[in-house]
Amino acid sequence: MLVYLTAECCGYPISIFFIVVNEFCERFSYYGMRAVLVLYFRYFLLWDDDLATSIYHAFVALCYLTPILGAIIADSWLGKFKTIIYLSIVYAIGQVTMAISTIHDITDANRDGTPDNFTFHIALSMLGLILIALGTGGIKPCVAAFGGDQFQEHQSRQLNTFFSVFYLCINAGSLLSTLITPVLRAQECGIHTQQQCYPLAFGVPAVLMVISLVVFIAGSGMYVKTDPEGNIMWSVCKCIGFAIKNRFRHRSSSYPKREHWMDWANEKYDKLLIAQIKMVLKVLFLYIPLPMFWTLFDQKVSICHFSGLLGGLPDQMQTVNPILILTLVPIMDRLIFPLIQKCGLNFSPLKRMTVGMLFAAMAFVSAALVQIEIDKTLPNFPSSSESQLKVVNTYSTTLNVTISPNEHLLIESFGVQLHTSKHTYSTISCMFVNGYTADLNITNLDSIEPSATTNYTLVNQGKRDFVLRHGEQWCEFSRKFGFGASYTFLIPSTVFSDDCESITEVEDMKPNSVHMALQIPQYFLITTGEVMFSVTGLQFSYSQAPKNMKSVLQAGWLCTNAVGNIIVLIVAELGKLPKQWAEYLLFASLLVAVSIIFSIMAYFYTYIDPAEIEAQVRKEQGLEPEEMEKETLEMEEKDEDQKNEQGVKQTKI
Ligand SMILES: C[C@H](N)C(=O)N1CCC[C@H]1C(=O)O
Repeated sequence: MLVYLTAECCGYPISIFFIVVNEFCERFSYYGMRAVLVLYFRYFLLWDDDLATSIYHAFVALCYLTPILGAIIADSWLGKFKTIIYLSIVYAIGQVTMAISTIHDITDANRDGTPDNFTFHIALSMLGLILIALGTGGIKPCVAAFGGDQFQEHQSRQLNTFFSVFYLCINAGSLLSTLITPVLRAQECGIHTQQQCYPLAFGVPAVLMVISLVVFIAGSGMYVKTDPEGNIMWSVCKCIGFAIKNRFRHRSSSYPKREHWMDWANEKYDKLLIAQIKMVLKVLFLYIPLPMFWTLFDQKVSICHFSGLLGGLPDQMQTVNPILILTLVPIMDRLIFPLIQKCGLNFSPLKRMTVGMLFAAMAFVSAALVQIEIDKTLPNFPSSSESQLKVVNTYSTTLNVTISPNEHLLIESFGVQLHTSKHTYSTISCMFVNGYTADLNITNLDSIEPSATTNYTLVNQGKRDFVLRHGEQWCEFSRKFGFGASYTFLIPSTVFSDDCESITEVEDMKPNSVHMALQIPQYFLITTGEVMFSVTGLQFSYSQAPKNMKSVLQAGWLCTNAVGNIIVLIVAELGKLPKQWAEYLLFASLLVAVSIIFSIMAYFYTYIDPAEIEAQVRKEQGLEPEEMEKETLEMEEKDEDQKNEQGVKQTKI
């Protein structure tokens, strides 16, 4: 048996330091890139909102599916250490490819500031994203499990703390990168023309990934490295296949029943392997309902209301979640959980996860209540059988307009009338209406011809100044904008003679009067849910996995996240309910239903100590650990030989 003597600091193996720093840099790289990804799709590749969001979610789903591949490579072939190194290299190459794909000058032959060959940029960025997904997903189950492997048996308390610290590092990386990369993107850079600096916003995460790799390699001498025990995943598949086949062959009631269907592999496979497969399958079965949590988590409740109210860059709004994680993880670990324990309550991991799901459901109920309040402040939008018509009178006196046989609108000079009708009219909407007799230039807008209108232009909340120009003439005016409001400005022909005084402001949509504080509970609830669910899930997946399948079970845990993202994609395709609050309530109800199912499954789950079970099986077989490993390999070889000699083998009971 191998005994490692590891250097310790305050009861923790020193090697852990390299692993958590590596995780911090890797998550900085991943979340930093993700923070600007949709913006890159929308404003660089000029994709529409639907396509950009779909590709984004597909990418996230892929990032959480590839852990299966990483886990198989690690547990069956290379071991965790080498897998992390090789896949980190793939990851770094992906980040660099992605950064290169955002350099507009590469294909901007006519130097107009926009790329001329979009196919090139799309192909390169997709290649980059696939490599990133392969890298980030591939190393993720290995890094967490490799971290856990550094602890000795007597360090079980430290092991639990490690997973919390690991989660803190994930979120510290996420927080910093989501603050920094949007600022980098907002800079201007370029060789021929100055554009939004996507190469910097994607380049810095690429550098962080290289640093992450260097830090990991730097700790090389201190790690506990366990080599894979042969091709374990292949053995697992063969063992499961044999158990199913054997059960089917002996389906007659004359054969005695066995305790577990995997026991039908007893004739041919090692008892230890069967025991290990049982442990893994039991946990994977428990994970079936869990994707629903991630479906809600990834919907990011009412992020848009928040972004406007806080006045930050929209892509920086993703920082609210990691900030709360950094606050809540220590509070939960040091205060809430010990307090619950002191009260004599058994708040076991699976109970925590169930409560975590209920918190997420409450977040959505809270979002629904806020949405109902917001809806009260919104104008009545036309239903599917209605349309809205806006008529602007730029004539000097009141006008009487007849729209359909019997409907009349009276519109004052320079007034606007919004009219909802049961018939189909085209909607006319505008931000500025030019009633001046010649072209006008308005700050940040293209020039408007006489009697023409601009499209609605997004402006930041607060006081904004506008300058109107025509040749040598100009005047200035300012207005205060409330979040969520929309306005139309009517510019009369006298605009320059009265120094912009006569510009009329029409409020098409009232500013959002729902107080920002109402949005806080939903963020708080969903993040509390995440701490109980996700941090516990990470620890649980490690503690319940047999020694040789730690990465596999981590990958199974991460897959719940992938499936959650796939459900988000499907829901987006299926369409939305007419009322946003109803959709939030539907999701909340689904999660409550799922948590009830999960709590029933959890009730029947018995917590195990894999090391103890493994030792017990070995004892039953009267084998020392090394002999055991030798026997497993011998059985593998025997199995292969038999297959070659006989083809199908007849089993005896
Ligand atoms: C940023 C999140 N708070 C978070 O830490 N995660 C979301 C998915 C799992 C986890 C991560 O590993 O990134």
